[in-house]
Amino acid sequence: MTTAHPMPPREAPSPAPDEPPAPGIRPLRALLQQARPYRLVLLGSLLLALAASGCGLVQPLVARSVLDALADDTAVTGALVLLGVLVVGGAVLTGLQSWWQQRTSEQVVRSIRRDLVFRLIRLKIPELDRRPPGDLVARVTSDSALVQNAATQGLVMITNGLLTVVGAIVLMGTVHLGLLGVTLAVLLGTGALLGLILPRIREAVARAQSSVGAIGAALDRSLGAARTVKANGAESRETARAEAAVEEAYQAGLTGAKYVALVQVLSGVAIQAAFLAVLGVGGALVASGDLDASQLIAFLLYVFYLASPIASLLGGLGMLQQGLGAIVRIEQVRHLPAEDDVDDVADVDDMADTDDVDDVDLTERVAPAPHTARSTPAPPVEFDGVHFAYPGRGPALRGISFTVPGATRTALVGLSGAGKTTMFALLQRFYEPRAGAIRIGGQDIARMSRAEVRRRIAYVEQESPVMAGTLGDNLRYAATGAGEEDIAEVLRLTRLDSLIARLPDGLDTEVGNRGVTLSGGERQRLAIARALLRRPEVLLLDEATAQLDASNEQALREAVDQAARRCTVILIAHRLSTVTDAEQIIVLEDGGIRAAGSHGDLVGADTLYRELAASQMLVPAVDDRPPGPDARLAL
Ligand SMILES: Nc1ncnc2c1ncn2[C@@H]1O[C@H](COP(=O)(O)OP(=O)(O)OP(=O)(O)O)[C@@H](O)[C@H]1O
Repeated sequence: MTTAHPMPPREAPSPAPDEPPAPGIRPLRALLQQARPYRLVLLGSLLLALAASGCGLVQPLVARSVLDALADDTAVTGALVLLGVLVVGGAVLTGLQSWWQQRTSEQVVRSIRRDLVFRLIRLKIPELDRRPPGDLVARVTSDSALVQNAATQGLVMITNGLLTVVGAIVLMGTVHLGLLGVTLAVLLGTGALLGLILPRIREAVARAQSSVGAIGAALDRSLGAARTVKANGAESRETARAEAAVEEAYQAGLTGAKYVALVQVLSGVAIQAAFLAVLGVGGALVASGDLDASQLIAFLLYVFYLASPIASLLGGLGMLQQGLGAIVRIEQVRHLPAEDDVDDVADVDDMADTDDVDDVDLTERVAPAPHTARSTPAPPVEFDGVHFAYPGRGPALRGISFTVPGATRTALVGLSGAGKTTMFALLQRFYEPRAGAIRIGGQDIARMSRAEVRRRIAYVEQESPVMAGTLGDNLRYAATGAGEEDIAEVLRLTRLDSLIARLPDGLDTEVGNRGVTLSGGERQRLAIARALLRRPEVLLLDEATAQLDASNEQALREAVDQAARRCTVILIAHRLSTVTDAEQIIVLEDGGIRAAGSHGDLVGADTLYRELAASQMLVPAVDDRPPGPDARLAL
């Protein structure tokens, strides 16, 4: 029975769970961290790239020796063979390096996506409450691809380009220092301009990616409520909403593309300008006899040769900027508070640091508990001075205290918005109370892992969500090891057996997206069957029979009565007829307990309860009392 013992608010045991941490994300560091597990592979890729570049780098020298040999009329065969080997060898090494690098980049994106999927599925409910799923999905699918290229190909291109440019500069210095000075002057002038352009690419990419997220969010909203959209003729409005994000992504993409093109133009111009400058100065030197023609040709070949590593360097820097724009959005998700106690395995942070990424098997982390018969008695459930407020809202629960004895039924009734569903959410640790404690079997749930709390509870939500898949998949969702007999029993109890018998594929029938091929009542019965199959210690039913016809509702009541013999049942009901025989009824109003007792007690003792009962024809209307406001009775 209820113990009306309001308690003074107690300090919450942990910091407010809804406060996002101030992450102070450092994009470059975060990006390098993604590449860290693959450093050896990337080094291999770099060495292959350098070897390929080396083959190219010495070609001008060999070409020069061929020219010198021809001029001196000495043998050229050896030099020609070497040139051939360098050309073919360089091409083979380039191919190998490309495959090696692509493979690594696929591994990087796989690792990022696995990590994000792992975290997103475990995000705390308050985080999920305020983030559109479409935007979160875009981070896994689209942002990860940008980081993939930056963390592998981009880094290799930058390092390779840089080393090759330095190597070429050293070799050019050995040919002629004066001409090297001319070349560097031209290149450094262009480099200064590039320093201004590259950060713009990053900004444009960040803007484009956040618009891609907005497209996902807009579509998620429209497709998730497709029937509402169509029924209200809101197709144009929904299209316009998504199109605005599409346009923004286009504009940002265009800006980024302009800057990338400008970088390419500048790198081309830099090489041409360096070539012309060297040709002019070098030609004058050859004319004055201060330089050999072969020296000038070798130097010019180096200048042309520089085009490739410079393009590689700039391409890599462009990719890096794109990756830096996208990694921020990925890091934002990685810094969101996740439930780290819902699996039997180590902390979620292990995931990002995994070196041997190939060996990570996520299915091991998420294996559901096996279906076993429970022998422990049904535990009592106790709310003890519980206070709670949703972020940015006023109090939703104000000092709730009551006890549900084990193996009994307690009903929560009250006007819409009184806080009934919120109590269920706290009981499953979707949110943490601001003060007070909730106990199951005398144990404070704040001191139990979430996995443990949720293992003991089965919850039938207000909307009875059914997941895409087969009827059987949905039924066994939380009780994978359930036997045929158990399944047959819950199907009979929930009267789903006749539906299954009618369907040609029986339990293998696909239910469609969110169970769209089932009726509302069938979905509700399926959700109840799923909950019963778990054999929970505590069964929470939120308006679980609201969509059932009278005959099915009666059957379900009997099923719940039967379940109550072996588990503690708390049910939320607007239709009081479904709870009149509950051992205890709690009447909630504005987040507080207004009255508690049996149906008989409350009809006599509580005016609100009596009004509710009278409005549902459970008791005669009381004429000598002014009727309550209509809105209060609109349940
Ligand atoms: N995720 C949320 N974020 C912010 N406020 C919320 C959230 N969920 C519910 N609320 C608010 O908290 C209050 C209690 O809601 P709750 O769903 O617990 O009421 P309820 O008694 O179950 O109502 P109903 O009978 O209509 O289902 C309401 O004012 C509601 O608007």
